[in-house]
Amino acid sequence: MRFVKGHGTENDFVILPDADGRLDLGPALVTALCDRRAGIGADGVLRVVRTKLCAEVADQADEAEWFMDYRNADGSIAEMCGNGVRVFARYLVDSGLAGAGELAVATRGGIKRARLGTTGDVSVDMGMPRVLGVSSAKVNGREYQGLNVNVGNPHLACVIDDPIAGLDLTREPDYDHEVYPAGVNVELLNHVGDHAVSMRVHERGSGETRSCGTGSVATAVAAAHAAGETTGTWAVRVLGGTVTVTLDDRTSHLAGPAVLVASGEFPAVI
Ligand SMILES: N[C@@H](CCC[C@H](N)C(=O)O)C(=O)O
Repeated sequence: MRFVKGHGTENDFVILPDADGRLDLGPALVTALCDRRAGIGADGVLRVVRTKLCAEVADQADEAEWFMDYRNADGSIAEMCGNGVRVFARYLVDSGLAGAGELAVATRGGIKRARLGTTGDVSVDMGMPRVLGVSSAKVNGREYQGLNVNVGNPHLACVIDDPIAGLDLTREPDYDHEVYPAGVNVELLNHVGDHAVSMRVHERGSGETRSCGTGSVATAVAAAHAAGETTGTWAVRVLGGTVTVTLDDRTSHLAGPAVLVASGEFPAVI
């Protein structure tokens, strides 16, 4: 099985080219690929398949030739992955499956439009994040309040005073299962400057990761809310670098580096 490895601010992915939809991508294969000792190692898998071959997104086929079939490292399926879309777009262009300029990607969270910049950055229109209320999570015995933000997938973004550098995110935060019956991605953020925040994230299905694109959008929404703003541009510093999130009245944009670092063959049978 051919694979390509890529990352967006160190949120890393195994990319599986599967144009004709022949691959049986079950949880066992995903966890084997993402295993950092016995496999390739990644936070998730991006299967690259023709949209028209996938019933769940076939209605997007007229606008987007390629479907980003995203899986978390534990094999679970998620609706959206912001860094994943950016790396997916980089792969489509670099492999000749799409031309430069704006390109549409089908996702379970609807069509996302990405654009490659001239400096290696990829920016994606993430749609309008939805603020659904407030909730809380317990991390290291401390309860943190945050905003319940849906960016296609569920987030709890908490602006906190405790320094995020001191948090232990090796365990999943305790969260309200009634608010988040399908699980949640939890972001913890500190203000570090004017329209600049630092963020750490515990991702549903992947554990702590070094960046999260949808989580960065939720983070910007929470930072804006705390400042009494609804629009503007935020620098979101994550463990793997910095991404930029712009919020306007209609939508949100996520921009940052997206790179391919390796390719090879993985044994087909697990
Ligand atoms: N890292 C991704 C989000 C991946 C999905 C998430 N773990 C979930 O289950 O919702 C991103 O960059 O957005």
